[in-house]
Amino acid sequence: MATLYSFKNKNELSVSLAEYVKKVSAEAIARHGKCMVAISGGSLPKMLAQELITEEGKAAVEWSKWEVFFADERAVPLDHEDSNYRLNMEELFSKLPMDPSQVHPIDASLISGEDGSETDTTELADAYEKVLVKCFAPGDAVRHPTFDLVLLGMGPDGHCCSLFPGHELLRESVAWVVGIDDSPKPPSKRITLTLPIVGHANKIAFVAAGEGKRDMLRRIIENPEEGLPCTLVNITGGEKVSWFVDDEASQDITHYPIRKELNLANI
Ligand SMILES: O=C(O)[C@H](O)[C@@H](O)[C@H](O)[C@H](O)COP(=O)(O)O
Repeated sequence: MATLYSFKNKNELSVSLAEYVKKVSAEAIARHGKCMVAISGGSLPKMLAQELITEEGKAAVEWSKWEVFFADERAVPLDHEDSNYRLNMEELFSKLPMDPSQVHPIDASLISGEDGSETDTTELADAYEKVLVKCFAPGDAVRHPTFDLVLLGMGPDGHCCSLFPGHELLRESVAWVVGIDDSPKPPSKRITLTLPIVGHANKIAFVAAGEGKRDMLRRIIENPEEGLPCTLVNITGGEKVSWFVDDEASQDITHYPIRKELNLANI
């Protein structure tokens, strides 16, 4: 069962999220010498940056051991305003002691049309899957990449990565990365990790704050029968999943245990 942490405000949420990231990173590096991370876009990079780009945050994590991939990405040029790569670099990774080569973007040469709207998303997804194969499983030795940490936001419709409610891609069980041409949230062309790959990670963290997330968060946590994408990750990932939310977002949750403090021993 996923753990739900709710903090007084966004500031306290960010402080605990940073503690969590530090611990997960240290454990991964102790286990296999690096920390393989998948990250989304939205408000998440800023929430991470608050504590992690400080002098203390820079020193508390072995950033040189991180390899960063995108849980989802829009089919746009890397410098486009919609690019999750651009957002994450600007908000977070360019401010950390990391080499840019540690952050793995989509293959920009496959973006077609000025705004990416002519892109073949299957080709883009396949190319990104090859990047994962190369980084995770030299020689195709493993069936699934196991991310040490997947960091996700929660969309107002209950989507995560670019897995949208009711979409057929939720049933994908073979591919690691898939293309989507009809995303209800613009831009319509994207690529995304699939549900089994997200659920296979060692740790999965969701971040959601503010009143605007209140009703959807309640439905995700308390109405699993709706089968919303975030709920499916909760079910697939089970106890490996932690939710970092603020009290504004969790206010309507009455039938699920809410923890008010991060317990690092339980992670
Ligand atoms: O590319 C995307 O659309 C994002 O990766 C998406 O999955 C995001 O994480 C959620 O929509 C939450 O976004 P907010 O945190 O901004 O609400």
